[in-house]
Amino acid sequence: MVTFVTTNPGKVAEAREYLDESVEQVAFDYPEPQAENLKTVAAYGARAAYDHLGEPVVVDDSGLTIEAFDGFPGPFSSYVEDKLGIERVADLARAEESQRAAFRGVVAYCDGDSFEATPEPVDTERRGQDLAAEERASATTDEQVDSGAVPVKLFEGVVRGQIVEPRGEGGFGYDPIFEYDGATFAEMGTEEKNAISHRGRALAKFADWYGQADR
Ligand SMILES: O=P(O)(O)OP(=O)(O)OP(=O)(O)OC[C@H]1O[C@@H](n2cnc3c(O)ncnc32)[C@H](O)[C@@H]1O
Repeated sequence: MVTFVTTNPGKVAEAREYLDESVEQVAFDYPEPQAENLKTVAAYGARAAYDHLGEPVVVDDSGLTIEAFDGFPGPFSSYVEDKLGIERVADLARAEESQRAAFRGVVAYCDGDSFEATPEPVDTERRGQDLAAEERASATTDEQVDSGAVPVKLFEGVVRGQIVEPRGEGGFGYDPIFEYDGATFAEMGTEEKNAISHRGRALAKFADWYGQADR
């Protein structure tokens, strides 16, 4: 059983579809530091959730980065979705020369133990070369961050696409305005989205490690 700490039921639905294990949602709104780096936010979130619940936890911190806006809204995606709404984000992006964007997600696991560091190759899928340098800068996709006294294990996923006018009824958040290979994420089923999405990729790495770690 995996305890997924999130207020977002969309994230849980995707984790359930993906992981064989049963996934229980705990809707604890853990404090998120104001940081530009998703890994930092996820690591501190996992640590805070673990401290609060006293049991092994998984959290997911994710966001949409729009190339023409130098990666904005990124870690502020939730706030921007709330205040501006996805239609206005799409309008702003569509006024730019490039509509290239990426979803990035970090799944973080904390159970109070230390972990062996097992570096993995960078996710090599590229759908927009300009973001490649930024990705190289955060080269490892599986690492541990020392968030306070307890290390947190991190799994990262990225998917590149473009911003379009809203289409589709499925998914959540920015899904209707994020297009990958001709379809928006909101036009895909959960399984189809998981096969390519940032979260699916991060969860795949987590599931591999978690299965082997036999925790
Ligand atoms: O922090 P928790 O409680 O998990 O829930 P949250 O929805 O606030 O999650 P984040 O802080 O990670 O913010 C992520 C933002 O990015 C959006 N987002 C993340 N993954 C997405 C996905 O797969 N499809 C569409 N939007 C996504 C989501 O709607 C939020 O606006």
